[in-house]
Amino acid sequence: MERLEHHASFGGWQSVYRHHSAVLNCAMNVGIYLPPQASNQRCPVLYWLSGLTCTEQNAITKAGLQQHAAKYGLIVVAPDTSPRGEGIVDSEDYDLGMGASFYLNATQPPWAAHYRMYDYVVQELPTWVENNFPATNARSIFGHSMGGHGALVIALRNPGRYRSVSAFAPVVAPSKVPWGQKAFQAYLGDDQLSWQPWDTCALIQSAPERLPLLVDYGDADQFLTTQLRPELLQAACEAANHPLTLRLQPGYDHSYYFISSLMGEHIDWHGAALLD
Ligand SMILES: N[C@@H](CCC(=O)N[C@@H](CS)C(=O)NCC(=O)O)C(=O)O
Repeated sequence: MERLEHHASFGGWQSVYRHHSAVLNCAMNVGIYLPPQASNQRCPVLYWLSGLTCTEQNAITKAGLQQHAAKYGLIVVAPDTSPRGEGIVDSEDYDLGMGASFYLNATQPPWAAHYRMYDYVVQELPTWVENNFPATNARSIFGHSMGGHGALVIALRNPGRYRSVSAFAPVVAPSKVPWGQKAFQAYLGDDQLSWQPWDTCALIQSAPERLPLLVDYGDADQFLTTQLRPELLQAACEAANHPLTLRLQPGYDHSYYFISSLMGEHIDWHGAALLD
């Protein structure tokens, strides 16, 4: 592995590493925030998943997460959002291919060879983090938009693996909205039954663990009614009696201004679970 960046931040260190991913069959950039506490003890790990068009840079430069992670002594891991680089298939569209992995394991050509972000985030990345940094095996996960979808799906599919989960403006019913339908058709094929294990609202119905969800949306989010559909999450959670804190935050749009404004509250949520 190679360290590409290293910056002092709130008493700790914000770095970017590049390592080889065997699962994705390419090099991956990963943002790693080590809080001040990591200089003399092992710390729990909070995984962040960004949205469409993002790399590891968006969260580490714009989410304002470091000050809050430093307060609780949390390592924050922010990987790139898809396989990337020469030899990786892409599309000309911003919502398919690089920067648009949807955090699933693709089954369809030409995507299946590299687009396996689910296995990368759930298995390979934590193993790499826990072997190379002063991390405990206490983990939580959160994300934004496509990354909020990734965080919710990953937590729901892996009972016991995450202490807490939260999301900013997540896509919660990808099978029913244009971003998700386009990506799932390409990555998973036409059979919509194969989409269900990647759809938060579908997973909620039979979740083996009722891990509480914290979910924020801005009421001025330009994607709210077309792509995000929070009312579908609310209905799915009500039907399954799944614990949900769903908030519509007045004035906020879909941007990192929204994320950074609520970041402290989300890290309070994860800090409480991880330091329990
Ligand atoms: N480019 C797309 C939207 C892409 C977008 O809003 N991406 C969000 C995540 S879904 C993001 O975080 N963009 C990067 C940023 O704001 O730093 C469009 O204009 O329709």
